[in-house]
Amino acid sequence: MIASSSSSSAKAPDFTIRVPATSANIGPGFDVVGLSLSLYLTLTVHFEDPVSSSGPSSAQLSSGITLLYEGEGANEVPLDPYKNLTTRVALYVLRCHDIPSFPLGVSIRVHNEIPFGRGLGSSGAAVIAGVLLADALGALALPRARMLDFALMVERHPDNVAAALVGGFVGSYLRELDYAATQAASVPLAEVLPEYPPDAGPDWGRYPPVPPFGIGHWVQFTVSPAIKAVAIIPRFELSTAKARGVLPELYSRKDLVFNLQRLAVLTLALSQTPPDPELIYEAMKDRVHQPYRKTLIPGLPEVTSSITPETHPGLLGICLSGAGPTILALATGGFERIAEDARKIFSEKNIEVDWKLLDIVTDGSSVQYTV
Ligand SMILES: Nc1ncnc2c1ncn2[C@@H]1O[C@H](COP(=O)(O)OP(=O)(O)OP(=O)(O)O)[C@@H](O)[C@H]1O
Ligand SMILES: N[C@@H](CCO)C(=O)O
Repeated sequence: MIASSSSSSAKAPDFTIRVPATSANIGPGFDVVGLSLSLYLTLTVHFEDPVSSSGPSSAQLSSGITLLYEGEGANEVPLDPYKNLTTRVALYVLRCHDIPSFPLGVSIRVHNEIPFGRGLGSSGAAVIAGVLLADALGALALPRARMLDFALMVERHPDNVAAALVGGFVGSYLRELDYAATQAASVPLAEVLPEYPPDAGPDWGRYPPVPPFGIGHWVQFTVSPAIKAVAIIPRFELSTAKARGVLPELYSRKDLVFNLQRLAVLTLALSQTPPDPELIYEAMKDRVHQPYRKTLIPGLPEVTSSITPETHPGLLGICLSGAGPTILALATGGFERIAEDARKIFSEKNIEVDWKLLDIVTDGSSVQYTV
């Protein structure tokens, strides 16, 4: 594949990157588990004819890439490749492999179905798309574990990115790193993803912070095919940074054990067919993040406590999706009633919601070439 703007005359094949949305935590698994869902971030990457790329537009002159974007976030996402999260991540990964810039004459059409800042893993998907983009543009042939290392230098918690990369119901941990590796993995985000000035000096991009090897590890659990996901999505954004800012540094042993007990049960309970609502409802309760985030999401405790398997047949369990504000209900039926009753509770708090019935997808991210 093309890795620099030089004189290659063969046109590289176009390709499409597809990354699923994810719901992290699933109640007790804060920063540990994620589920991939059937909403997608799709990048269609097209290489201009080599003849036409000899006369690029001014945007191409500075970056080599033209970015077109439609769908969720279109009115707020930066189209400058040096500011856009996906292309910044791609450039970071390329720089770590001694490729200082994008190839010339590349256009990327982005179609995004994942709403921003709602707890459905939009940033994790953008980061994984960036890693896959660099891998393809630079012909890097990175193993998936190495891709995760790069994603973790940006996203820092593994639940969304691991599930977006490999797909399904995924459990992950960060390896305990030695001092040097900890320092390497803890560089400020601004150094990993500087807002590259196109006219930067000769040293620009020469010393990117390369991730240590094997930061993140994952396993894929089985999920019963009977289970669907109802995403109840409030019409406001809540940044993950803000939703992490309200969490305490320390927890009581009682709350820790409460979550560990439930997470252990949940990982197997979701695989059983038919799924057991009584077991799953209890196993999706949490004392580590949801109680603290209720101040940012009016209606959260009411929705999770008043929609139960007894009141709503078909419901299995209900929790905050990621950092919120979306509510995730896992269910085998009764989808509309679950969503509409959640809508009523939110509307009493003056919050409008949209809802979507989603599949749990097992495929993870993909790159497909056009032949
Ligand atoms: N497709 C995208 N392209 C560029 N930037 C994106 C894209 N998707 C998300 N982002 C950036 O990520 C931000 C949202 O990230 P944030 O971590 O706050 O929420 P989230 O990932 O949607 O939710 P959660 O992490 O709780 O699942 C957006 O405001 C935007 O800056
Ligand atoms: N585990 C993360 C997911 C959101 O990125 C959190 O809840 O903050």
